[in-house]
Amino acid sequence: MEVNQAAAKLRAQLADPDQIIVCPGVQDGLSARVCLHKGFKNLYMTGAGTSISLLGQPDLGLTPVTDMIRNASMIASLDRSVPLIADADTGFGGPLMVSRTVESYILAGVAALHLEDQVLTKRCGHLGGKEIVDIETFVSRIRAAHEARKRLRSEIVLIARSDALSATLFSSSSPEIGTEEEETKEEKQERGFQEAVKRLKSAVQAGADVAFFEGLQTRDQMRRVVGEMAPTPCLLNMVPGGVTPLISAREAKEMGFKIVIWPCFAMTAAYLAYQRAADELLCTGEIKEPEDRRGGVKEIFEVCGLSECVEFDKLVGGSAFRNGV
Ligand SMILES: C[C@](O)(C(=O)O)[C@H](CC(=O)O)C(=O)O
Repeated sequence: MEVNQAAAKLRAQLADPDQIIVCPGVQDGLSARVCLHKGFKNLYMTGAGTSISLLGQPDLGLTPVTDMIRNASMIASLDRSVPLIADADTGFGGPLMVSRTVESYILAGVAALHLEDQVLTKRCGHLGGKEIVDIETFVSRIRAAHEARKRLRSEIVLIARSDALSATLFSSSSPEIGTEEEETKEEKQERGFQEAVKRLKSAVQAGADVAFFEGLQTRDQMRRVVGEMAPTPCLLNMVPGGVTPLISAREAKEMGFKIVIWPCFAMTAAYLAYQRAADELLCTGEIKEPEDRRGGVKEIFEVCGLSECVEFDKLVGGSAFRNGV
């Protein structure tokens, strides 16, 4: 498959009324390889996981755009027939920078990316105290992305994300402070919900294909956002320990979502496995081979393409592996 056909494939998946696109979050080569090996039909490159695995830092907007591009490019290259949806945070700057970011993601073979309305010093959507840019700035990010896509004649899917609901909940005041009575929590929720929907609708008018309402807090809000945004397809973000109730892909599909991402899927699995293995080595001074002998180095290399590498070398007349591996 050619580098840029993954976007067309994702568009066909989006157009299929029977399908919900389920994306495990991956942050590095191994997590992507395992998911590909298991047969997932789509992958999601998590910005949080990229920050954690490349920098050892939390999701606070610390990853330089070049690291994000390099990671997305590597993951997209592992199997070009599996469309990759990638986190592009805020786009990493003003409209010119957003356009360069989008061009780079396109050239990397990414099938879809999401751009959000947080300020540049962004943070994980499920942390408190977020701040957002004004709606004009957000829409100009989306417009810049759309222009970049047109310029490269690319079909890359643009996903607009709004963090307005939780940003509103954490903001200290209503816009009419002094003139109105203190808002109740429910009124704030409703104002934040409406603001996010307004932003997502404006983003769709500016060229976005999919709506990503970040930080949904109830099942009722989930259903509402799908209804409000129709016919624009909606993405659901499932973050264990976050603010959104966790539901299955089947329930998400019944609610009308078209994409569901599990960004922390690989990062949590890796974290817990590292913890267990670290405890074992620290406490006993050794790592016992499991009885079924799974997880050996050759098995891991195999999942990461060992045989394909050997075959390729042979096919083109190389001799590096003439004595086997
Ligand atoms: C989707 C997300 O942007 C990501 O980086 O994967 C994060 C997930 C997370 O930090 O747990 C987000 O929801 O902001």
